[in-house]
Amino acid sequence: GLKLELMPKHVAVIMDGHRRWARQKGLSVEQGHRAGGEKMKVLTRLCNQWRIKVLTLFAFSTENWTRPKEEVDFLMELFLDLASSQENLDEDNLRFSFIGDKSILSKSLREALILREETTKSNSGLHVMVALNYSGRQDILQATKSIASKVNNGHLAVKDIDSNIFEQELETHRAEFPEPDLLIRTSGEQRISNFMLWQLAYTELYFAKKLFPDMEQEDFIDALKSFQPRERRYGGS
Ligand SMILES: CC(C)CCOP(=O)(O)OP(=O)(O)O
Ligand SMILES: [Mg+2]
Repeated sequence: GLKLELMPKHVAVIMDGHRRWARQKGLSVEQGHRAGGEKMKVLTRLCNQWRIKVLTLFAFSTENWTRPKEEVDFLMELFLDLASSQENLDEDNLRFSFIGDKSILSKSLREALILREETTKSNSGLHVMVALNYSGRQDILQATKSIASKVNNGHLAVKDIDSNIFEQELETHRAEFPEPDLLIRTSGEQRISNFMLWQLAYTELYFAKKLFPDMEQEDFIDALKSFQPRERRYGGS
């Protein structure tokens, strides 16, 4: 069984396979994404119960904008519903953060995300970081620009730039454990897809064949059972 002392501190999930799931069931793409959203709540509750500290969910990447307009509009509506719903928030004492470029999102969605961050920032339960319009490369680039401007205006000396300084500039810096211990990707795809590139340097990878909307508690337990016995060598011995 699972050992509580071997639980990962930070789990990241690439929730993939919503359209294939819908197609297999003869449902609309929108119903596939809605099913994904419901499964996201199940996963969040499980991680909270397992005392996992941070759960980062890849909900929308910068590359997803190339999808049909009606699908993107639907996803944005879905995110707005999820970010503004009062459903079972307090009992789980969840904290929410949103990483990614909010500037091109609608005003109403951007405000809902900021409000949800503000109203939950002191919650001590699971910290759910939702990656929305996120790009691992953009994250590294914006951190680089921020550091360069600090050097430019004399607030930082080049010789003092180290991993710690750099990590403080990444969008994940607010998380108590910014580096994922375990990354789960569903639907059988085995790629990172421009997710958190700096942060995933030593993350254990787990690929599940099931489509995200089909993932059940035992499938997440399988991922944790695969993770727990692994030796984390961090390139060392
Ligand atoms: C927006 C994204 C997280 C949804 C993931 O599922 P998907 O739309 O990529 O579905 P498919 O991989 O089945 O095409
Ligand atoms: Mg996909």
